[in-house]
Amino acid sequence: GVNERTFLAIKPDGYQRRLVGEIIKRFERKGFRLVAMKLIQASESLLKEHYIALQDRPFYSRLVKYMGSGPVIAMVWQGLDVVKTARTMLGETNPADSLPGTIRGDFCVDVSRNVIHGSDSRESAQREISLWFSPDEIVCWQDHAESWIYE
Ligand SMILES: Nc1ncnc2c1ncn2[C@@H]1O[C@H](COP(=O)(O)OP(=O)(O)OP(=O)(O)O)[C@@H](O)[C@H]1O
Repeated sequence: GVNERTFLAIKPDGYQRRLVGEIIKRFERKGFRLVAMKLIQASESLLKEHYIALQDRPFYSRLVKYMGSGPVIAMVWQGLDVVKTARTMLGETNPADSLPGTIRGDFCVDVSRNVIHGSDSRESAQREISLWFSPDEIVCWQDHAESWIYE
């Protein structure tokens, strides 16, 4: 429904490359709403937990190190089918497979420097939101544009 939520994180490369405004702009213009956001240098323990499903992959420790190497913008976005639509807007995991018009298709070339993370399912979104945010950090606000975005 329209209250679906996803977790997005602009990775340290996206932050260093000044892509924060560009990325937020895309989700705002789409019509999704931002309900939580923070600038955070993530701890190793948080990142290991975040990427627990990849712990047996050869790139796992490099991934955790890269994600902790600088500030990350952690966000929760809300809207109709936001989990799936955000993944479409991100592009494929490997930027080489991402179409122009997607974030990864437009702004990066290397799978291990792919600018942004997005939850891959509603279940992952719930897990990741509660991992990165406490409930009081999620802001419930009245959306005055809602009747112009949804019938
Ligand atoms: N072969 C690889 N080499 C280096 N890093 C990789 C590789 N495959 C994936 N990664 C990194 O691990 C992250 C998580 O991989 P996963 O397979 O879960 O892709 P994803 O769900 O598209 O990415 P994310 O979880 O960041 O949105 C990727 O975004 C990328 O940064």
